[in-house]
Amino acid sequence: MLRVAVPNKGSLSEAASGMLRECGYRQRSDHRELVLQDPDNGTEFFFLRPRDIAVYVGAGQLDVGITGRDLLLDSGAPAEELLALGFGGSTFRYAARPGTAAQVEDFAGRRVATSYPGLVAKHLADRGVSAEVVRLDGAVETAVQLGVADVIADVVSTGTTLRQAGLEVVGEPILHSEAVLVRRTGAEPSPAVEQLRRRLQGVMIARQYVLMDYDIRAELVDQAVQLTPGLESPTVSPLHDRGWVAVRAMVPRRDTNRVMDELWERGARGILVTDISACRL
Ligand SMILES: Nc1ncnc2c1ncn2[C@@H]1O[C@H](COP(=O)(O)OP(=O)(O)OP(=O)(O)O)[C@@H](O)[C@H]1O
Ligand SMILES: O=P(O)(O)OC[C@H]1O[C@H](OP(=O)(O)OP(=O)(O)O)[C@H](O)[C@@H]1O
Ligand SMILES: [Mg+2]
Repeated sequence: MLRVAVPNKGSLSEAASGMLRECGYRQRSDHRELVLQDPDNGTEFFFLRPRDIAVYVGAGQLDVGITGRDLLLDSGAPAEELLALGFGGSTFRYAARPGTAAQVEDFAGRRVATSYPGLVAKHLADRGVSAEVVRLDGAVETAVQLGVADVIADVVSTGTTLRQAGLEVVGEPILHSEAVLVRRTGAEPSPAVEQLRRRLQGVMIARQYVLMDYDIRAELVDQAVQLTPGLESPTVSPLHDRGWVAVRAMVPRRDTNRVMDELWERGARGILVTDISACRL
């Protein structure tokens, strides 16, 4: 039985369960359920705090889990990224009152509040900056106003929380984070884990790409397929009308309308776009 950890609440929870559902797994309907069997897929799901997931996986109690890259690194657990999942994106950054610090080196001798002490202590140590790390559970933006810290290090998504607290970012992001599938460092690859990884990758590709079909005069096809090279090579099929061919290729979803406009200008007609609901490549 494959044992998988899934965030039980917080920013990553719904998107993680939604993605697993798209992969054909059972997911809970009641938020209080903490363990769920999916016998059809030989899988058992454990709904845990996202911060704890790398710890369970690193200790070998669970085979894989979904958590944030920032939480994985902060945990210091012997777990590693198997696949980035394309949701739950954020940056992790330092912030301070305007004019009080311009770069990380300015934090020397100051207090840095964070709920990611492992990540921050390592980042400061790697740069040879000696600062005091103050561990808080959340809402760290308020720590400067209340005099508990001079600087904070936290997840920044829209930046609204920072602005409202009168803080501004300092230096480059410490980290770009997103949801990731993790396993114990160096764990032997197993067929069950590989199958889950392939399913997740299939859903990601199905989300990122559309299928584009169009007809074009045979002598123009070489130019047209430069716009739609597909992942490997587009399918080109003859049409009954011998002067024309039909082309089918995967196109990045965000490029859909630009590619359609450019294809039209190069003489393509009958351009159709279809969602991909699942794939294995
Ligand atoms: N806007 C956001 N706010 C907070 N976390 C976010 C955001 N966007 C993505 N994330 C990611 O979600 C994860 C944090 O999850 P979560 O919010 O559940 O943790 P938490 O703040 O410790 O828990 P909670 O706020 O529920 O007590 C991190 O990997 C973080 O990068
Ligand atoms: O840049 P923004 O879009 O404003 O988002 C970032 C904020 O969201 C998170 O807080 P959360 O709501 O999870 O509360 P917490 O601090 O108690 O974890 C994070 O810790 C920041 O405070
Ligand atoms: Mg939070």
